[in-house]
Parts: sequence; structure tokens; C-alpha cells
Amino acid sequence: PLLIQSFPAVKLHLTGAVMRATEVEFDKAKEHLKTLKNDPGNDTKLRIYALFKQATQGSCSSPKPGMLDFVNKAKWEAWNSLGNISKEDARQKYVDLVGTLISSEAPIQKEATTAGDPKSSYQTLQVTTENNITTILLNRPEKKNAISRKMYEEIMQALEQAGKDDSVLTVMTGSGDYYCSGNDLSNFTQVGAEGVEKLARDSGELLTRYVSHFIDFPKPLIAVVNGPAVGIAVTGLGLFDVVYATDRATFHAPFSQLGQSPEGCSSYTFPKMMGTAKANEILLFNKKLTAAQACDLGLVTEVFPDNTFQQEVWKKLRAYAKLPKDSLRYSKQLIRGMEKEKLHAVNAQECVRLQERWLSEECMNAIMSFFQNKSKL
Ligand SMILES: CCCCC/C=C/CC(=O)SCCNC(=O)CCNC(=O)[C@H](O)C(C)(C)COP(=O)(O)OP(=O)(O)OC[C@H]1O[C@@H](n2cnc3c(N)ncnc32)[C@H](O)[C@@H]1OP(=O)(O)O
Repeated sequence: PLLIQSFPAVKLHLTGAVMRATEVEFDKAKEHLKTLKNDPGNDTKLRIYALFKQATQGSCSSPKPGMLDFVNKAKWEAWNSLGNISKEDARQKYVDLVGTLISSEAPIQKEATTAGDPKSSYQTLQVTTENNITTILLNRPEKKNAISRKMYEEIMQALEQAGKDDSVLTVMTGSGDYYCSGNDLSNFTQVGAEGVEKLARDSGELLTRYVSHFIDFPKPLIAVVNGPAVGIAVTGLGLFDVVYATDRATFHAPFSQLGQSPEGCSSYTFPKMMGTAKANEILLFNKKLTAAQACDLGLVTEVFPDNTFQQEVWKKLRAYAKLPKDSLRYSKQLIRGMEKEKLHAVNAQECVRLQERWLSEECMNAIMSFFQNKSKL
């Protein structure tokens, strides 16, 4: 219902009848769509809309709406971008896309409502345990899962619980069309009576603790990157043990553009992983990577087609989660243990530099510019 309310055009078209071979599947997908609990985000809603139009009416032939008619122009562009794909192909893609959205919510709906379970008390996350896997779902899809102060605290709390619970693996993933758009820029606009210096100090302390939770996490930690990742959601990936990404994901760490500097230990993990020259393009010059490029550079373990991403990844993870828990834990300790001290030192150094950066004119201008709607990435 959330999806339908927020995108009335889709509702309008859901009433149309389609007399085709996949009619039953297509009709089922339309019904399933109405049961989605989480808003999948504008990009996905536009794709659903476009596939629906193509499946029911064929290629787009209507005139392009005017420049100022933003909503209809975005819808027209999404539909037009499907070109000449057949109605049958569009119908299949529609069914696949809805299936992916539903399956990404399925395990969550089953467990998140357990009465008295501390996992159900999060405001910015959904945390569930099933099949020996604890999943931390970043759950602010309307803000592209930007990490607010509350969310930083809740992720740390969820990691502490997951580190101690009976699960074998811990997974982090995003709700909606983004994995995560990085630090919530409004974290820097909430200046208290004690001024910006205090805000920068508190932010540095928060970030140091946040990154430390990843450095010290004792079990295999897996990122299921379901869409674009920005800023700290990219840099922190160097502290995960395995990173699976949809081919729709992009990886962007635009620090100099934002007047900031690298964090999440990326000033150490990225050059080590991919070589200094490649790391510099990303960390100094804001290069946005495709999923395939990120995989070639070693930041991503494997890339999957978007329409089978959830099925393929979760099948793999369920198999891994049957492996002996202690063996995995000790193996991770051997692989990562030697570097822990170094990583904590890098984290501390990065946070000191960031505290200075957050007080700089370069950074303040970039944040103001974003909120005045002048600059998106
Ligand atoms: C405690 C301090 C710790 C600091 C740690 C430091 C970390 C460094 C970083 O993480 S740097 C990266 C910071 N992130 C950004 O600069 C991303 C900013 N966002 C964008 O450029 C765009 O929103 C986008 C490209 C991610 C998505 O664009 P799109 O057009 O698809 O969607 P919208 O812009 O309409 O987004 C929907 C709403 O979400 C809000 N939003 C998205 N990202 C952020 C964000 N990072 N911070 C705050 N708000 C964000 C956006 O404003 C829209 O909100 P609205 O519907 O209320 O307008």
C-alpha cells in the first residue's frame, strides 16, 4: 500500500487488463506489489511503472512532457528508455522485479515482529535472525538509507548483538533501491549551544566508535549491496569479509567534492587492496565505480544480475551458514587479527583529520549546497 500511495500513476495502471500468455503471473505480481511493506525508492518505482506501461501498451510513443513537468518527464524517460523490448519481455521483467522486491522482504516480515525481542525495537534498522544468519537491514529507504546519528548508534548495537548471538554469519544490506547514501548530511546541521567545534568533536568520537565496531567484529561479515553505495557505505566495505553486489550498484566516495577526507580505514585498505594509483582515483578524484569495476579492483567479491541478485546471493549465504561456526570465527581472526592494531591506528588518524575538515569552509559550503538543492552527486 505504501508503494501504491506514493506513486498514484502505478495504481491507475494496475486496473488495466492484460490478456497475454503470462497473464496469471503478471496479475499475481501486481497483487504482490500491493503487499510491499518498504518503499523501494523512486528509481525502482519508475522502473516498475515503465515495465508496466511497456507490458500493457508497448513502446512509448507519447510526446515528451515539458522540462518543468518533472514527475511526468521522469516517468516518460523511464518508459522511453525501454526502447523496443517486447510486451512479453517487459511482462517477464516486471514479474522478476516484483519477485525480487518481495523476496528481499520475506525473511524480515517473518521474524521482525517477535514480541519482546530487542531486535524489533530499532527505529532505523530491521534486524532478524534466520537460518543461522543475522541480517541488519538499513531501513530509511525514503532517505536512501543515509546514516543518521541514531542509525550509527543502532548499527553499533546490532553488531554487538550479532557478534554474541548464535548465528554463523552477519549480513548488512539496504532497503529500497539504494544500499546506502553514506553519512546523513543533516548530521552536520544540528549545531547545539556549544557550537560547531563541539559538533565536530562529537562526530569524530562517534565515527571512531562506529568504525571500531567493524574492525573488531568477530564473525564473517557480509555486505549484500542491493543498489548504489556512497561515502562511508563504500569505504567501510574494506572491513567486510565478503561483498556481493547487484550489477545496478555503483560505488562513490566523493570526499574532495565534499571538502572531506577518507574514512572507514579506506586510506589504508583501498591502496592495499587495489594499489595506490587506483585508490587515488576513487579517494582523491571522486571516481564512481560500476559494480564490475569494483569487482575487478577487489572491493567486491562477486556481481550478480539485478533480477536474480537476491535469490542467488541468499542461496549462497544459506549454504555458507551451515559451515561450522567456530571454525569460521577462528579463521577470520587469523586473517584479520594481525592487522587490527594497524586498522585502529588508521581509524583514529582519519577521524582527527575529519574533525578538522568538518570545520573547513570547503566542507560547510558543500553541505549547504546539498541542502539548497544545488548539488547532488
Ligand atoms: C557523524 C558523522 C560521521 C561522518 C562520516 C562521514 C562520512 C562521509 C560520507 O559518507 S560522504 C557521503 C555523503 N553522502 C552524500 O553526499 C549523498 C548526498 N545525496 C545525494 O547526492 C543524492 O540524494 C543521491 C545521489 C544519493 C540520490 O539522489 P536521488 O535524486 O536519487 O534521490 P534524492 O536526492 O531525492 O534523495 C531522496 C531523499 O533522501 C535524502 N538524502 C539522500 N542522501 C542523503 C544524505 N546522504 N544525507 C541526507 N539526506 C539524504 C534527499 O535529501 C531526499 O530527501 P527529501 O525527499 O526530504 O528531499
